[in-house]
Amino acid sequence: MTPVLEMSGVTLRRDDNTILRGVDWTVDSADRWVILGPNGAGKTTLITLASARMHPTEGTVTVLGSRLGEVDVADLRIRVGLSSAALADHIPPGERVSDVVMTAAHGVTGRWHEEYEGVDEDRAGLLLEAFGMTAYRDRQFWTLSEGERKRVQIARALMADPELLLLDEPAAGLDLGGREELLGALTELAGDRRSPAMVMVTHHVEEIPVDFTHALLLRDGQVVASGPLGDTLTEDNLSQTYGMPVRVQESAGRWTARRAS
Ligand SMILES: Nc1ncnc2c1ncn2[C@@H]1O[C@H](COP(=O)(O)OP(=O)(O)OP(=O)(O)O)[C@@H](O)[C@H]1O
Repeated sequence: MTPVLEMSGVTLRRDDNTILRGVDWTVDSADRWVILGPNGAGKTTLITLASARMHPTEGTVTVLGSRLGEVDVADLRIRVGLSSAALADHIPPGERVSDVVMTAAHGVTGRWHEEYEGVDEDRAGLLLEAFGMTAYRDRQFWTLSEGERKRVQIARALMADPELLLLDEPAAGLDLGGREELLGALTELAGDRRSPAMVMVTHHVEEIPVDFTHALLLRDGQVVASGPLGDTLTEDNLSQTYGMPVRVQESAGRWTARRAS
């Protein structure tokens, strides 16, 4: 299998703060990873590095075969699909939903003077359909509910047919029905062999889609454990990650966790 992402000895510092320390991590093309860890563990920072939007202070990050610092990251960023709150903040509020998706073809977040072709319109339409958002295509992005926005953001992340798909808390803020619908769509995506490698950050093991294959647990910027999902999501590893005794259960590919009494 071909690695789409390789991190070796990655440390990231900002001012006096060491956000990531000595991270080693490899994502292969067929992998579907979940990243878990407490608030401030460094999950979003790890995703930001993986999307070529930041450079490590020490160590190497290789995205789709190109080592950061040695390549034009603008080209690389288009090949990596990213859905994150930070990116959504850059979407002009009045942007049409279909344009929110389509503009990803040029790696921009607001329609300006770029040239789009019929094939771009068609792809954006198909992606909106796949996420049940066809009826919303002409709405302004800001008028959507949180759950609707999340679906549009994932459709957007897939627009440029990425080789690596990064989803930062895609189910945050969704109600039970919205979460389950989104997980259904992500499960379908994860189970499709044509889909890109996937990495999803979440706070809750309940949000891990069926068919995800690997997990990376982060605490204070350091990897507590990483590897195949079943081997990694153990009570010992989760207890160490969250600093409290955790009871975890798996049933038919879905996970639940709570504090052990
Ligand atoms: N530019 C920065 N300068 C200084 N510290 C930063 C910077 N960006 C992030 N941090 C700090 O790095 C740590 C990790 O942040 P990050 O957003 O990666 O964590 P996270 O695991 O995604 O957290 P959460 O679950 O709360 O979203 C936090 O303590 C944060 O305050």
